[in-house]
Amino acid sequence: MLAEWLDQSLAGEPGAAVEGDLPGGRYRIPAPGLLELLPSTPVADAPALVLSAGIHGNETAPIELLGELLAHLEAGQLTLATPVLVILGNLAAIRAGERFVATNLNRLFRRGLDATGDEPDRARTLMGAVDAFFAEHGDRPRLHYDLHTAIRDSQYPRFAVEPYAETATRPEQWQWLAGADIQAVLHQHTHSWTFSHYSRHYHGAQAFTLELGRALPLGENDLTPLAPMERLLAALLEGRPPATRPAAAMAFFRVEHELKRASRDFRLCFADDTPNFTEFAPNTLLAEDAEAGPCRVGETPLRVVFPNARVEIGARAALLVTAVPEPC
Ligand SMILES: O=C(O)CCC(=O)N[C@@H](CCC(=O)O)C(=O)O
Ligand SMILES: [Zn+2]
Repeated sequence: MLAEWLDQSLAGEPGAAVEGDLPGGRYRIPAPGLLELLPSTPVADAPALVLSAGIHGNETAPIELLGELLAHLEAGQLTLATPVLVILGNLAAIRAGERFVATNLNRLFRRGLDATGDEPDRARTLMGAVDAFFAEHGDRPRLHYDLHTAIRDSQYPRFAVEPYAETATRPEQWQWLAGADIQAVLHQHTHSWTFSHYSRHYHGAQAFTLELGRALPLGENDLTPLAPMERLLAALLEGRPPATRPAAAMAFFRVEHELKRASRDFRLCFADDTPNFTEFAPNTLLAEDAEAGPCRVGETPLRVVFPNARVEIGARAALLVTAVPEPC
């Protein structure tokens, strides 16, 4: 049934049953692309876990990864021990194989709350689902991994984006992520409208956007490099302590500046296929914009993450980041 939920969600077919049994618990399908898993014998203090994928429709490796975990649960190879909310984000965009249909869903979490359209509607549905899930399991710690893949290559193919928060991330998270072979962490410098920020800021969850390699079409992903991440998620589903490594196994970065596209006449001054985290020397011209003027590196070298000149006007065209010694 769980594998069918995934297939039916992707195919846009309504599932037959909205709730039922699974080995070790029950499942519920509150809305298309949402799946709640409830254990019959929950482990005390295991985090209530939100796992989301497909917030961008062309980022498919995490969808396949969740499919494997659901198949293992269904086959009884994993025993559910904590409540889990599995989310397929932008269903229409996943079906189209596009990042989004009309606008970027991952900029709509508590932004434009009155906006109309499929993506604003979906953001409201997802926020409602997370609100209800965390409220229902309010006695547990809260954890949300929002699983993505990046448009281009990266000097660190697997990295976490830590949304801005006034409170520090729990140290065990760094150890779990390092244990799952996450290679770098990027601390956001300010509040944002992303799904992981929503869970962190409004629900006090430990929450991250996890970039798990490059975006490829469904069926073309090599999940081998994600085996340690799959083991982390499996441990969490089973309420077991995950494998750990020292946080220092990862490189840490901080966003210094968000480069925004201000006008139609905007260009990035480096090759389109420049890998994430590429460093540029002081005074390098990074972008030209008819409205905002040129953007140059200052006195300290800067690395570029998520460069994209084709974003909507007013949206982020790149993050400019520097290395920091340790979690901050
Ligand atoms: O590869 C890219 O350029 C974009 C990858 C991506 O979708 N990244 C997320 C990061 C979200 C965050 O800042 O937490 C996004 O842009 O939504
Ligand atoms: Zn993404």
